[in-house]
Amino acid sequence: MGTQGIRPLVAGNWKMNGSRAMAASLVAEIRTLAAAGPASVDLLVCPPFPYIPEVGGGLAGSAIALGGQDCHMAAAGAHTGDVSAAMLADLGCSHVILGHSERRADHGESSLLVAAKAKAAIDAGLTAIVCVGETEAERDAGKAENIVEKQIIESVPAGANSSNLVIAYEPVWAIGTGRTPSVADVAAMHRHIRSLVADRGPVRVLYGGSVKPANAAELMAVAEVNGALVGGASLKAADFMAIAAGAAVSA
Ligand SMILES: O=C[C@H](O)COP(=O)(O)O
Repeated sequence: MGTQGIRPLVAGNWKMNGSRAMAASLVAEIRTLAAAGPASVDLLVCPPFPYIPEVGGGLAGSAIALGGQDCHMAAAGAHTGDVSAAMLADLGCSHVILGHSERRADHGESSLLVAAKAKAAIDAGLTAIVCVGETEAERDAGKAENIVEKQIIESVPAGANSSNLVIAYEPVWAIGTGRTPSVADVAAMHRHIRSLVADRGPVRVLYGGSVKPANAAELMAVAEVNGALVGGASLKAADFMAIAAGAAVSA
């Protein structure tokens, strides 16, 4: 069973996908399905920056939360192309994904930068979803827990706690590949992460990496898994809500 007392969160990371029209129809569909969906699971959608207002409008009056996929560490200033945490909050976002492995790889983001971004997010009133996870080579070398431990220690800022922090464990080799770790490996890593953030209160620890309707119930039932960060499957409303239903089973 999932961790007692922690309400699951199922978050959709749309990454750099879609169009304005697609975002509008996807959010409308999610909203319709969510009305008949599980009440025991919190839902979050994280569209690309330009579509946040469109999606926010579509979510108005619903319990589904809105989030960004990144923010800058500074509150404002001369940072061409960047977006501040306060701007996300201004658009109605409550969450922001930080330190996703695609940003760590594509933009060379270090854990120390992620911590600075997380601090900025928390200062702006957002919940920071800090992503961690090992590469395949690191797992094969038996270093997965050490790598994730270092990422957590360096990426989680002082002042973060269960009211403003979510951890997402996403093995890099499981993202978009259709491969997932064994249930035993997910359980071991989540137990380790839980021990690392124990002094921050009952922090949600999500699993991400090829979560689909077919494997959601099994993954969400693992001890210490408090929901999912979903990429590809979050672009189909029916799949996203089927994953939420899987998380509800273990809630
Ligand atoms: O943020 C989401 C993850 O990167 C997982 O992506 P995926 O579900 O497409 O494997």
